[in-house]
Amino acid sequence: MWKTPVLIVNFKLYKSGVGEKALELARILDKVSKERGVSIIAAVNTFDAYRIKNEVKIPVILQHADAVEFGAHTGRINVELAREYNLDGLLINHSERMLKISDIDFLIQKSKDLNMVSVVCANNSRVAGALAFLEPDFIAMEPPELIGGNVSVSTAKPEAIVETIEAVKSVRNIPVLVGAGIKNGKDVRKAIELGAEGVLVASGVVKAKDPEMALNDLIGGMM
Ligand SMILES: O=C(CO)COP(=O)(O)O
Repeated sequence: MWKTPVLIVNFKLYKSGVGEKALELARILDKVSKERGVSIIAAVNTFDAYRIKNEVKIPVILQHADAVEFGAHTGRINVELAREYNLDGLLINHSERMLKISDIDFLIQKSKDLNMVSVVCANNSRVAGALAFLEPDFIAMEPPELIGGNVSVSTAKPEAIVETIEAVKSVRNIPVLVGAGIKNGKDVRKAIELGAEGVLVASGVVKAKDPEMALNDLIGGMM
């Protein structure tokens, strides 16, 4: 398991987060993680995952996997395959890739069986509390309406962070991450002060003019 606080960078399908650019960005994450001694995790698309995994030391996770075993499934990817390519874990149920509860359960259990880290996303505190019963390694709460914007979850919805932590911890002691609109160290610090054990960031790093500078600013809020 990763040392907290953690910073997960979700590359999504941004043009600046795929192909050569993804590799370049992953190398920056790797460098900053080493320099600053903090856990940075790259959540990358399936095409780029294998190559990136072979080029960096930081954990590399998939943004999604399907709840299927090996077999007759067209256009799908499963957890076993991610394991075979040495990936470290999975984002599960991101609000841009929501799943039904039985699939979320399948993916968490499969990750456990294969020693991979599961980060399950929730769109609000109630869902986060419910997902705690499935015992993922991390729960990440991201209000969908704030994703990709310039107002962070820590600024717009501090109460949602507190409620999420309460809801999750009343079920099980699972670390809670938060994300959406996080752009700088101040946003991160506030989230951590409210009890979050890390953050998820996408556009603030992937679309930044200078991703290294953006990362160093974000990490300032974790220290
Ligand atoms: O969805 C997110 C991370 O998974 C957050 O996205 P933004 O950082 O762009 O708001």
